[in-house]
Amino acid sequence: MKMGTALIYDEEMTKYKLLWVDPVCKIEVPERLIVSYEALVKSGLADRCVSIPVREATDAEILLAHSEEYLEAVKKTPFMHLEELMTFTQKYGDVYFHPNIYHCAKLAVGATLQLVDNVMTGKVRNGMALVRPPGHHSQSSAANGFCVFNNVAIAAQYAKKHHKAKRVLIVDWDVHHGQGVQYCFEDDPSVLYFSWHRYEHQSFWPNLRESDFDSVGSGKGAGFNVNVPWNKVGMGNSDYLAVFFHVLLPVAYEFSPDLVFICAGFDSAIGDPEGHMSATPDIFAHLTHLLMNLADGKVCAVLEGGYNLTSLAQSVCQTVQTLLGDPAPRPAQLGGACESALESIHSARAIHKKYWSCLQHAAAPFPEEPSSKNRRLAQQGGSQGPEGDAGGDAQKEEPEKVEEKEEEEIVWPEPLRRVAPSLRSALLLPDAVECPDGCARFSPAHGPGPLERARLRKSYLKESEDEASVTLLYNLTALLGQMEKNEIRNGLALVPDVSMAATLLTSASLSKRVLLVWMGEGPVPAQIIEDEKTLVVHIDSMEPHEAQSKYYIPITLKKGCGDTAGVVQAVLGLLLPLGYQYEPGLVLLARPPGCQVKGGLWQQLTCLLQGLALGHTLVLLQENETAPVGITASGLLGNAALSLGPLVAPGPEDVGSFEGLRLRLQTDWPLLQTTAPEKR
Ligand SMILES: NCCCNCCCCCS
Ligand SMILES: [Zn+2]
Repeated sequence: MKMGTALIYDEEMTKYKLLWVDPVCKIEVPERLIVSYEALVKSGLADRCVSIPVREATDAEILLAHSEEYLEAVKKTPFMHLEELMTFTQKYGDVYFHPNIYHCAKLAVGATLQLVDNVMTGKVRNGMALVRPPGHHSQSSAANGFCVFNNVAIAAQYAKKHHKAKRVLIVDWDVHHGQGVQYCFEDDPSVLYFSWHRYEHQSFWPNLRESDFDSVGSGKGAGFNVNVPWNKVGMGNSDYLAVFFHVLLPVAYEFSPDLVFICAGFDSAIGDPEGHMSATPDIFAHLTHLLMNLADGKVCAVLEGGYNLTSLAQSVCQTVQTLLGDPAPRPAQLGGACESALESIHSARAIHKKYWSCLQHAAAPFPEEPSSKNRRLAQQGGSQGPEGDAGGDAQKEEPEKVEEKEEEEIVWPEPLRRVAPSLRSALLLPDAVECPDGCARFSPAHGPGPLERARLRKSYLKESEDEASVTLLYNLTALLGQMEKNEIRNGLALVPDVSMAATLLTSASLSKRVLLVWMGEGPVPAQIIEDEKTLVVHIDSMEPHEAQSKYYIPITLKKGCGDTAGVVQAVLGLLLPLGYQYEPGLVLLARPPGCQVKGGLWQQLTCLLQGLALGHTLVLLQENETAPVGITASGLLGNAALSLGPLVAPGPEDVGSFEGLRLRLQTDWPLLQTTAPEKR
């Protein structure tokens, strides 16, 4: 499996800047690239990447997304003097030109294409292009929003044309709507464009009607454009994760791309003068992690915006460190999405329910009047929608600010260092079972003493059990101990009795919270269910034996864990939100005998769960079922799970039971929410 993360950067792209006074453009400075690259060097991350040189894009490549007349016009700018540059700039919005910007814009496109070449030919697994000028606002015949050529749009066309990419996903987490990308792929079903963006009912730049959630693409492209507008500022980590779990990821897994681009703008991070959001830099580690098992891990992150030099540099490092496979940080204490975000999530899911089977039965009916429409009508003095419109926040909103307040200093904690244990994956296997390469067979420093043996035997074994069973239990607790001391990142154990091993580990764990994911036939040992510090999520076909409680959550699938589409939607929409909110110190993934989860999905699950508990995942397999050992080890080693292929619709009755579960649980677990609480 391909490893390696490319980093593409050249300081030539810092050699242009604003040559006159323009309060809108003054934030787009060369230091954006300098501080980002320096942070990568200082943190040692740059050295761990594969350094790939930039190149200039050719005319033909630029023409993949731009008109000839536009390219010809831009070609003239290197020879212009100041007045001519200013006049030329006037033709476009919120952008500036410079004698060297055409050269840098060609390098920004070329850098992105170099990244695509290296990822698509398997020289590296993934990578990041640190470029400026950014690209996602530029259009076929127009520069806009600091952008000259649309780096990612060109690269997506290039990947289709030269690398036979069939389905390309573009995730635009920049705080502005990348309208240039939306326009480019409006009617193209082979490119799924997702963007969230500050919108404030069309009152925020670029103030476009087509940035709202009801722009879904047109013609054959209907459904392949997903907009999530932020109608308030201050969106935080919980809002971002909720959009990933309940909008982007279900659709992305159903789309099953063979290449993923991230329009990695970091003006959506705290402290940014444009975004005014509250999400902290470490959230980009989780957003990146959650995308890394799509497209067999082929992820190309391309820098877009980001104007607070501190949060920009921290966010770039968080992203690259995750691309390199380092353990994810602890997510800052998560709650549910705020009411405004829930409205946006609800609207996006509702408008897309007819295009995506994962939303077919899930998305609640459309709110009576989309709040944005009401607000627009109000602003244009049109008639109000029905009394107390769905917007909810309409009557509460303070009058539009006349101008931005003086920027007060916003501070946030520096992201914690993310230390990768020296040993990544330790396997506890019977001697007869060979250890997959890349892993280490676990053997504790010393064996159990007589007292230890007696205790283990008394607590967990019947008298008859032989010494080998005692040794195995002891080794399990030793492996757990080394994981919880962060000497080992994750592990796998083949055990004679998954229930007994899970019982031992949950009681022996020093973590304040343990997440146990039980994939298949129960019963889950009562001792575990009653254990206050363990959250059990049990996915199975059987009606649960135990009553559901806050810490025992049975998810029923009519066709059982063999139903890949059903399991994927249960994992994305229920298990992951629960896990992120619970914030466990340890994740146990139990595969009881007869588990039906198919190989590729099992690896997806093994990989996705590593976003929790600093990657401390311990997988329990049934001794006589050695088939999953290889793929489990591969996932634990950080190899991207193979793509599942396009997913069919989950069964309506399953989705019905998921929604019922969501409604019952969301008071205790608000990150499960997908709709705003009913208006009183
Ligand atoms: N404060 C509103 C003016 C926005 N000016 C353009 C911003 C372009 C961002 C590119 S990511
Ligand atoms: Zn932006």
